[in-house]
Order: sequence, then C-alpha cells, then structure tokens
Amino acid sequence: MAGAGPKKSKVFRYLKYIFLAVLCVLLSLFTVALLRTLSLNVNVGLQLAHWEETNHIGLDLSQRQREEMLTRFKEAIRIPTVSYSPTDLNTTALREFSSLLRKAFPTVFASSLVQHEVVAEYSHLFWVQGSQPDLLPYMLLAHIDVVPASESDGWEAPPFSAKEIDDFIYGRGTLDNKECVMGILQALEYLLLRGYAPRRGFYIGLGHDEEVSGFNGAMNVARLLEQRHVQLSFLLDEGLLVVDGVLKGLDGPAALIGVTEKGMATVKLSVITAPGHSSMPPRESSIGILAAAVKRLEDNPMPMLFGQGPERGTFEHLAHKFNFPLRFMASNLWLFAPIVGRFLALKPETNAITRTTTAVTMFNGGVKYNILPSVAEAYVNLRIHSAHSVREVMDLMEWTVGDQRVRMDLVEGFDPLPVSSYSETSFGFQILKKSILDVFPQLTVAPGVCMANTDSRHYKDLTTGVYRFAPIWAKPGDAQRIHGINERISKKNYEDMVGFYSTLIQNCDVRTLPESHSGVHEF
Ligand SMILES: CCCCCCCC/C=C\CCCCCCCC(=O)N[C@@H](CC(N)=O)C(=O)O
Ligand SMILES: [Zn+2]
Ligand SMILES: [Zn+2]
Repeated sequence: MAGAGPKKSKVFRYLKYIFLAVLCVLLSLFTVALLRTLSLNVNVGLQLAHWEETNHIGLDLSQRQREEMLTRFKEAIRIPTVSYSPTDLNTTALREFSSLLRKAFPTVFASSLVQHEVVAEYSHLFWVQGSQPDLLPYMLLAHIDVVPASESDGWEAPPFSAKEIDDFIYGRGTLDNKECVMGILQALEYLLLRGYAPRRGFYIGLGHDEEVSGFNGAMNVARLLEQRHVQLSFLLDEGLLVVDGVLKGLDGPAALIGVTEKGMATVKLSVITAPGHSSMPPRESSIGILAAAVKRLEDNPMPMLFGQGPERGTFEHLAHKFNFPLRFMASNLWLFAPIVGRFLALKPETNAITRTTTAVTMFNGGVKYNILPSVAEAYVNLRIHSAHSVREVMDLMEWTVGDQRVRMDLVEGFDPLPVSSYSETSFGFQILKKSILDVFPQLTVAPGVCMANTDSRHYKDLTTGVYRFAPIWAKPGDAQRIHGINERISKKNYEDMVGFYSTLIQNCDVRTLPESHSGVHEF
C-alpha cells in the first residue's frame, strides 16, 4: 500500500501530459479549420478582373417579340418527340420538329454565316462561322427528344399541351430539354437579326435520342466532327442548374456547373426455378428469392463517398455563403465530410452526390396466377460516384445480394466521366461563370457533379472542357418534375434563358481570359 502513492502520481503525471498533447492537437486542428473557414472564398478571382471589351448586343425585346418567342417555345412542347427505346422513337414527331425549327428560326437557316446539316435523319448540326478562324471553336448541345408522359399520372395540365398556369408553361420537355433547344436557337436568331457576327466560330448540336443514350444522334454528330479533326475549346450541355432553397443553410441561390457526370450501370438480376402447379409450391419461389435480393440492395445502400470526388469543390465554392456552423463544416470537409454527407443523404436529390445510387427500375415475373413462375427478372440502374468504378460496384452488389441463385448480368455500363477543369485559367468554366453572373448577378457559381447522364459524354474526345449547365431555376421539389409529373418552366425563366445564351455567345468572343494569379492563357 505504501508504494501506491508515488505510482499513482506518476500515472496522473503521464495522463496530464497526454491530456495536454491531445488538447494541443485539437487546438491546432481547430485553428487550421478556422483559418480555412475565414480564408476560403474561391468566388472572387476573375470576377474582379478586367475583361476584354466586346460589343455587347442587348436583347431589349418588345412585348410582341416576347409573345412570339413564347409561342414558338409552346409549339415545340406540343410536338410529342418521345423516345421509348433506342428502336422506338416517335419519328413522325421528330420530322415535325425539324419543320418547326425551320419555321421558327428563319434567319438562322437563311444566314450565310450558318451551315446546317441533318445527322442520322433527325439530329441537327449547325456551324456558325467566326470572323477569326484562329480562335478555337466551342459547342452548345441540347436534345429534342423527351421521356414519355401520361396525364393519368397526375398532371395538372396535359403533358403535351404547353398550357399556361400562373405564368408557368406546363409540359414534357419544358425542363428537359426543349428550353435549351429553343433557347439557344432563339438567342442566335435575335443576334443574327441585329447584325451580330461572331469572332469565335461555334457549333450547335441537337440530338434526337438522348433519352435512350444518344447512340444514334449525339454519337454520329461527335463522330462526324472527329472525322473532320475538329477540336473544341469547350462544350456546354444540359445537366445541372440553379438551386434555390434546395441546400439548407445556403444564403441565396447558386448556379452549379456540372464539371463531370456520374457513371452508370444497368444490371439485370434473374432467378430461375422449376415451373409447376401453384397448389404444391416450394418453400421459396423465383419471385421470392429475387424480391429478397432486391430488398437487400435497397436496405444496404452503396458506401458513403461524399468528399472523395469533385463534390468537394462544390462545397468549397459555396462555403462562404453558408450560415456559420455549416460554413465551418463546408470549408473543412477534410474533417467533416462524414457528418455533412449524412445530412445530405436525407434527401434523394442531395443523397445522389454522396454515393453510388441504386434504383430498382423494373421487376417482372410470372405468367399466370396458378403457375409457379420459372423466371423472375429485375433491372437495377446504378449511378456511379466519381470515386467508384463499374467493376467495384458490380463486386459490391454481388457481395450484398450474397445468393448464388441470383444471376447478375451487366446490361450496359460506363465509368464516371473525366472531371473538367474549373480553375481560374479554364476558358470554358470562366466564360460560363462570367455569363451566368452577367445575367444573374445574385448567384454564387460553383462546380458540381451531374447525377444524370447527358449526350456530352459522346464528345469526350473533342475537348477536355465539358460542362453541363442551363440556367433553370429549381426550387425545392422542382427536381422531381424532371422525368416526373407537372414538368414546367416559368415564362420569365425561359426569357432569361434566351438572354443567357445570347450573353454567352457574345462573351465567347474574347480572345483570352483576363490575367489571373497564374498568368494569361492563350486559346
Ligand atoms: C450540392 C448539390 C445539390 C444538388 C441538387 C441538384 C439538383 C439537381 C436537379 C436535377 C438534375 C437534373 C439533371 C438533368 C439532366 C437530365 C439528363 C437525362 O435525363 N439523362 C438521361 C438519359 C441519358 N443520357 O442517359 C439519364 O438517364 O441520365
Ligand atoms: Zn435531358
Ligand atoms: Zn431526361
């Protein structure tokens, strides 16, 4: 007992040192985190820089022009250019759409600056010649086709009616993607009418089968350009948008420019058992085995990877616009990614950026109520996070299902797309950012990950600068309208889109970006 006293005080002394060391580490971590929080504002940069002057033609539309513009847009919505499968497209509607384009944009089709060609019967490629051929051209993409829509699903207006309700135009394609098709050509029509001639040449590509992967439209347009040895400065396609109130704690709306898109895998799950009379069933049916497998996939989402891909850049760009506790976390994802990720995982549209998502989209089995089903099949569509690959995702699925009786076949798949630069010297990103801020000064611009796929993935050999953005204003609940019910756009939003494309086209006429910290960049 006599020796216990000094031993105990020795232990206490060590504990005291350990405690002090831990405190020091925590304090330094806190200081680093605080300094990062106070210093991280990646949104200044080129905004303050001196941009080369170009003659800017404002749109200044009359009331009549506004009405005409909306009438043409509504006509586009009324044509049901539905893609059901790669071999089942509404070709009558696609032909009608081609005629509408010619009728709606006569100046574009008549201009000596514009060359137009039809590709793969229904897709369109426009070349708008620039006066300075040494400037590398860029390209704007959009698609004509839409996904199916049925009024009986609960639409407030028939999906191909373009009906106006409270200053919104309702219809399939108002957000995906006829607002871009018509918006781009409408901007060009007005610019040409006002005598505009671009310095930098550009292409416009309108695909006709994007909703069924673009294997005919976009792929052939891209192939044609590759055969002509075209190189693009950058390319802009549909994808991300303006989020307003979608991210809790963010002060004001933000424009997210997709600098990459997730990969995709469609996996067919099948179970085969012996058929027979339903009066003598086995303990497990093919449908039961498959249902259990599907349930395991839904109960065990793919691992959280938040912070391991370019979504980290999104939060670093937005950090200064978050309120305090969130600002501290968003600036320090090296420490807080697991917490922020869990918070984002609560809603489908933000969960999509935290992991590879698993969606069971088709389930079939059985032919008659009194026959034991011999085959049951399900299709699972996965959208693959930037830090994952198709192979890893397939392995994880097999491990989660853990049942040899469930056969898994990869129907179609590709890895996440390369990440385009969003640095201060990236011509495409900075021109987009400037154009967004010229038209919508209230926005904060950030790079983002597009959770869906776009035609732009077929163009990856033509440029390293692939961006996915349209200035569509999305408030909470609006993301669900895309491919869902009550797809709609406000009249003001459509007009602003035309203004945005008009500004973008003119901003692209600068020869170089203004000088940044890392020096002037030649293109
Ligand atoms: C900080 C993160 C906030 C995230 C909130 C973002 C909300 C984004 C909302 C909507 C994104 C909509 C994406 C539109 C693009 C649609 C493209 C499409 O439908 N593609 C099809 C067809 C194809 N090409 O494969 C698809 O299945 O992906
Ligand atoms: Zn689309
Ligand atoms: Zn779509």
